[in-house]
Amino acid sequence: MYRLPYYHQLSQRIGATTVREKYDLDRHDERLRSLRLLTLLLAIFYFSYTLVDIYLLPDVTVRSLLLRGVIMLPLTGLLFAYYKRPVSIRHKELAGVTVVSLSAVVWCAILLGSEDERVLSYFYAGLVFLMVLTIVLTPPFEHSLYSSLFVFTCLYTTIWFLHGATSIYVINHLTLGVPVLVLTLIANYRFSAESLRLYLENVSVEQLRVELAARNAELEKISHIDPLTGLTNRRGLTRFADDLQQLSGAQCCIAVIIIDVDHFKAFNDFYGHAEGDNCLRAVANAIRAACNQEDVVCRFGGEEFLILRSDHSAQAFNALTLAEKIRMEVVGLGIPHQPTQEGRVTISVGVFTGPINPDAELNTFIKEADAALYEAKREGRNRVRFNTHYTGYASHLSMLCASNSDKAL
Ligand SMILES: Nc1nc2c(ncn2[C@@H]2O[C@H](COP(=O)(O)OP(=O)(O)OP(=O)(O)O)[C@@H](O)[C@H]2O)c(=O)[nH]1
Repeated sequence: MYRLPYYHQLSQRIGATTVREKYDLDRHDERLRSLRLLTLLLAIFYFSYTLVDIYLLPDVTVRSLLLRGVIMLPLTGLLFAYYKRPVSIRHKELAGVTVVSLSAVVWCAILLGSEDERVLSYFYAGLVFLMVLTIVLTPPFEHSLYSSLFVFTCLYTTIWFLHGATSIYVINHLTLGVPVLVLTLIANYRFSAESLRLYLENVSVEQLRVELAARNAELEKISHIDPLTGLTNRRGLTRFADDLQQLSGAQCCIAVIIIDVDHFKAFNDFYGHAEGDNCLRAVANAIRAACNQEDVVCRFGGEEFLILRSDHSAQAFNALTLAEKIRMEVVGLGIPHQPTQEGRVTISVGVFTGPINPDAELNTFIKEADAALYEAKREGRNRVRFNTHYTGYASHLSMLCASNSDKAL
């Protein structure tokens, strides 16, 4: 069966709901606002036309006052009350067109009571009801169609009973009435279809925007993650570097721990690149497992990892304990490394701790940790070396490092 494009679109689905339901729901408030305003305006017009009735057709004064006052006034009050109910906007619009249609019936009943010859020219005003039901209230097309056909029938039934009406008068009236009916219905259809088209365009733009935002977030996440180990990459680390200054004051100190796999070139040469990748993954997992949730664990370079701590647990002693724990865990992995004296994979670790101040710069801290790492390598690898701005700790920490590296294997 052929369906007008407007209805075809309305019956399509967006997710779990039809376009019609979503359209009614999303545009409820906006449509209700204009419906209320227009109803108020139309009520003012309708009731002030009592004066026109009295002026043009004095013989219907009582009838007009009675019918408008007793029937239409309470109906209008009820209509405004209905607008407040939690029902679909489509029902409220239907209530609106129903009351307007009834007001047309009441108007016809008033004019039927007149024997004044001016009633014939006044009856042309009945076409205003058709305009209201189509292009003024602009309800959904189906409401507009049925209500204006009803009012049209009502007008042209009444017309035969008007005082002094002839067939020529009726034909004259129709020459205006029919085009008004057809053209205003066309205008209503175009308006309804265009409003729906604009709405659907907005919905798809909004959907695209949400999709794009999700993809951007995904890309942003991916661009900060090292694909081999799943750790934060160097780019991700810069984000934390940017936040570092904001931490000054709130958090007392920072620890930077740099970890480097010993003789990794030899490992690669001996076992192959794929085994080298597996080794890096295993070391990365051991590092991540030893750290807190709050620690930033980053793959800093090829076989280099970096841990950033920026809270109370970043104090020198804690940082050094963590570094030592990681070194032991990696040794404990027991990954064979034949070309080396130790026969298994080991790491060297450089630790730096210092206070965070407003001029803090991550690169400076990294350089300090790197210097400690260089010391660890120089002194024979598989050990932890530290660098701190807390001079009071220095001797105690030196002893700790020294004793731990003795227990290395
Ligand atoms: N398998 C694998 N190897 C990598 C990756 N990234 C870097 N490498 C290798 O890591 C090795 C690093 O070698 P070097 O910088 O000479 O360091 P090293 O051999 O560990 O020596 P020391 O650090 O002095 O103990 C190079 O052979 C790189 O090719 C990677 O993603 N996978």
